[in-house]
Amino acid sequence: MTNYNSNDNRFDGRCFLEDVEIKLQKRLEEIGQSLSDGQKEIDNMQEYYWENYTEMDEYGYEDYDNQQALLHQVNANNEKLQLKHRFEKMLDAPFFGRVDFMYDGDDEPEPFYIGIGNFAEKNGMQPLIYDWRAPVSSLFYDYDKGPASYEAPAGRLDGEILSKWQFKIQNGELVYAFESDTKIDDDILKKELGTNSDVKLKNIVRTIQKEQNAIIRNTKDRILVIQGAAGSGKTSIALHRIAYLLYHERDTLKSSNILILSPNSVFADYISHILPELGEENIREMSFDLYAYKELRKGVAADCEDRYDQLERRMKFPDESAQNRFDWKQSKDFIGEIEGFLAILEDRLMEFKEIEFRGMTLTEEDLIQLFYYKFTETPLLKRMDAVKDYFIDSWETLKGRNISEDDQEMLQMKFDKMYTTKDIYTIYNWMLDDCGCDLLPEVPYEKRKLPYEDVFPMLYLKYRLSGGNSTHKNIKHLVIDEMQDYSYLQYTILESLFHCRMTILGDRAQTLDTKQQDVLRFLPKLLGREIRTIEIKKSYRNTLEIARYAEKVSGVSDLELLDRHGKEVVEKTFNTDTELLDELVCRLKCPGDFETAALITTTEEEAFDLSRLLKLRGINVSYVDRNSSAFKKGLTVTTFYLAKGLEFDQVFALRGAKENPLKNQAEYICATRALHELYVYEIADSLSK
Ligand SMILES: Nc1ncnc2c1ncn2[C@@H]1O[C@H](COP(=O)(O)OP(=O)(O)OP(=O)(O)O)[C@@H](O)[C@H]1O
Repeated sequence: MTNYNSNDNRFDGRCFLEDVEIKLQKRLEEIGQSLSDGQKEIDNMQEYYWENYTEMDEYGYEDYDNQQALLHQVNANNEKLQLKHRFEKMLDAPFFGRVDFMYDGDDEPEPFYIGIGNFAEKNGMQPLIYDWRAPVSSLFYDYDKGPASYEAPAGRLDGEILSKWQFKIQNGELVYAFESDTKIDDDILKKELGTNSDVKLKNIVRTIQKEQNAIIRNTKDRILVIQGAAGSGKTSIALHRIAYLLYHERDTLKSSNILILSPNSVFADYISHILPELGEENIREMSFDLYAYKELRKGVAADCEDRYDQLERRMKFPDESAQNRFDWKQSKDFIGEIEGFLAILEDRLMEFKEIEFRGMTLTEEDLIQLFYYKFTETPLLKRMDAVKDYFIDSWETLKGRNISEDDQEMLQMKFDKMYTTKDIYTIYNWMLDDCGCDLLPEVPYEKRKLPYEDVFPMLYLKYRLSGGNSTHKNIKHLVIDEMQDYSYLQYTILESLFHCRMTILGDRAQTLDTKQQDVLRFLPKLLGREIRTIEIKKSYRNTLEIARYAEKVSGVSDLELLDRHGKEVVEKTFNTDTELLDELVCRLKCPGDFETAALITTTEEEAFDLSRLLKLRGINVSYVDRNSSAFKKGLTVTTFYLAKGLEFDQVFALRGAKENPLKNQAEYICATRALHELYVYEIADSLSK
């Protein structure tokens, strides 16, 4: 290991830093000037337009040309603005690594400095700093000193790494520099992980590990599934992978082509700044539950039970038969039931009646012929529309005139009447009846509230009867986080909605289900052969003491843990709520150097009660529930299912009731949220009782 020493003349990082900062400043000034020139140009164009638009040619050519020129100038300015933001960020820390690489056949090594973005003195000149996503930068992540190679656009380039440096630069000042080998990578990694957590997930470009890098840079596999223990960096990797793909496929992939399915708004906010920090635009995020509720609100049911209500009910009133019914309704077997039902539905649903309209007739036989043979590919509830359109087309062609709007409406009604019902809710009830299940209440749309167990089966039925939603056609990459929390049925629906590349990640031990479902078993069959599964066993977040404790709770024991030490985990049982509060208040009044702490409970009621009681004792608390959209520094009080994916410096976990079927998962999730300190508390007489 070589530390930075200003007398060491082999090291020129500091001179290079000074030089780069001057050049960055200069480019920023140039960009600033060009931005203001561009803005003047935009203002002039707009002024010209407003002064002259009444005199522009009647066909709109001049108007069109003007709009195009304006759009072009606005886009150019946006690009410059993005560049400006990147260079401003780089001014703070222009680079974090350097590789001295000697190409085979050369006798001088070439130094490559690596940072969060490319930087050259002028456009088109050789970069002084390479983007961490550039091909040559893979040398930094994948190799130590010795023979190495990288894939350049023109093919593989071989050579030897003579030295590799890692830097920490803050506010433009060099904090440290190491000439590194693998061991030092570990030291720097531990240093990074030893720092306090933030309310936002950090970018890890300085310390991406080799196995993580292989996933980030994987462009071969259409569907990549990552199973990894808590804290193994899955979410970080997925987001860095998106940044990598946006950089490498910038001609064909835009941020608007990417969608993240995330569990809730707090998590969405937590991950929201990584991409902007890496110089990319933020990407869209959506909760699959909210999406389903929205889809069903279009004509099926006015309201749906929230997933978290179902979860809370399951924890408070464990009921095995209700759980088995829930599991069955989300399973492959239930899809089989729906398909079986659909196969014979037509006879029950349709009552064909002859149509006669101003000299043209469609007999029952004609209708049957069209319905069963001509439009067989059209979904059942849309098929009569296809027959109606066909009839109208034929009539208009024959008569040489159009059918009036009133007549079209009347015809629509006649064709619709051939369905016994078009109400998907009613049809779903027929199916429940056939399966011997309890029926949903027969009430009008406004009064319908779907139990959570029926939300996705109903959505499946809706799509099978009326066709899927095609608004996601522009999505070219789907990221699914917390993959273990999606059922077979949900994946089936996702597969029908998205025909794109996917990055799917999760941890089977963190399931919100009573049984661990191994999605890895059915995903390859469901999503096709172009799927690659990678398991990561190294965990980064927790100290060794916390990680060992979590291993004990989950029964997962084959993890590779980082040798970062901290305080032993404290386990304590209290006789009363008051004793617990006394202890919490005492600890929270001297929080140490930590930035974030969390009191994590099993149920919403416990979280709510404790946050209220702590507030009464003068503790500053932010209570996070399902409607929250972010968490703040300081103490957060929340449930384990909302804390999923997040991390805190210090965690106080409140063990749930013994009879809670999700007790173990809850404890594992709570424990693995803690970076530095973990306290596991239990009350003999639980608050929620
Ligand atoms: N290579 C790395 N360098 C520095 N920090 C890392 C690295 N990999 C992971 N981390 C850190 O480890 C922590 C866990 O990462 P992340 O949240 O991405 O893991 P995860 O597998 O999604 O966790 P969970 O399943 O528990 O939500 C974060 O603080 C992240 O910054």
